[in-house]
Amino acid sequence: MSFPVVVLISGSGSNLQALIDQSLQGVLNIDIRAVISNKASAYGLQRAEQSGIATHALSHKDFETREAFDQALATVIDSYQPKLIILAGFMRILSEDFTRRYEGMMLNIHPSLLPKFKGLNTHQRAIDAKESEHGVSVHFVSAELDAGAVVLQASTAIDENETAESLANKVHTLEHIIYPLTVKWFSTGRLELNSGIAYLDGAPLPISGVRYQPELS
Ligand SMILES: Nc1nc2c(c(=O)[nH]1)N[C@@H](CN(C=O)c1ccc(C(=O)N[C@@H](CCC(=O)O)C(=O)O)cc1)CN2
Ligand SMILES: NCC(=O)N[C@@H]1O[C@H](COP(=O)([O-])[O-])[C@@H](O)[C@H]1O
Repeated sequence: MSFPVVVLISGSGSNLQALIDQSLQGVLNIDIRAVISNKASAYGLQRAEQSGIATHALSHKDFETREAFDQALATVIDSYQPKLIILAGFMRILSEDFTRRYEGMMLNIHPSLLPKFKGLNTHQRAIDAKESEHGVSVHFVSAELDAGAVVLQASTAIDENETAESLANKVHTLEHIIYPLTVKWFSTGRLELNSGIAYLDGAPLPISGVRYQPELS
C-alpha cells in the first residue's frame, strides 16, 4: 500500500521530479495524488502532468486574504486525503491556522543551514556573509517561518568566486538527495514530530537535525 502525499510548488519542480523519479524507481513507496501550485506558470505542473499526476493551480491573487487562500488550499488538499504534505519550492507564507491544521504532517525544504538565513535569497546572503559553507535543511513546517523542527541537513563548501547561481546548483543536487530520503523516513513510520521535536527511530533529533552522510538510508 503506497503512502498518499500531496506536493505544493511554485516553480520549476526539480524537487518534485526527484520524488516522482524515486517513486517510479521503487525507492520511495509514495502515491503523489496531486501537485498544487500558487502559480499557473510553474513548470512543475507540466512535470506532474507528464507523469499523469493531478494538478491544481490556485492563485493567491484571486483571494482577498492570506487566510482565504489557505482555506481554499486546504479544501483542495483534503480532497486527496494525504498523510503528508510536501512543500517543494512553495513560495507562500502559510497562516497559523493552516500550519496547525497540518502540524506534524507537513515538510518543507529550505535552501540554507537553518537556523541561518531564514527567508529568501539565501545563497547570495550566505556568500555576502562570507560563510565557508552553505546548504539545505528539511524541516517540519510550523507557524513561525523556517523555524520548524529540522530533520536533515546537507552542506557544501562556498568556493572562492562562488556565485548565487553556482551555489544554488550545488544545493539543488543535495536537495534531490535529502528530500526523498526524509520523505522515505516519514512514509515508513521512522520519522515523526511530537510536541515540536522531531524523532527518528524513536530518538529525538538535535536542533539542527541529522547532517547527511552518503551511508545514511
Ligand atoms: N508558516 C510557514 N509558512 C511557510 C514556511 C514555514 O516554515 N512556515 N516555509 C515556507 C517556505 N519558505 C522557505 O523555505 C518561504 C516561502 C516564501 C517566503 C515569502 O517571503 N513569501 C512571500 C512571497 C514571496 C514570493 O511570492 O516570491 C509571501 O508569502 O508573502 C518565505 C519563505 C513556505 N511557507
Ligand atoms: N524558501 C523556500 C525556498 O526557497 N525553497 C527552495 O526553492 C527551490 C525550489 O526548486 P524546485 O522548484 O526546482 O524544486 C529549492 O531550492 C528550495 O530549497
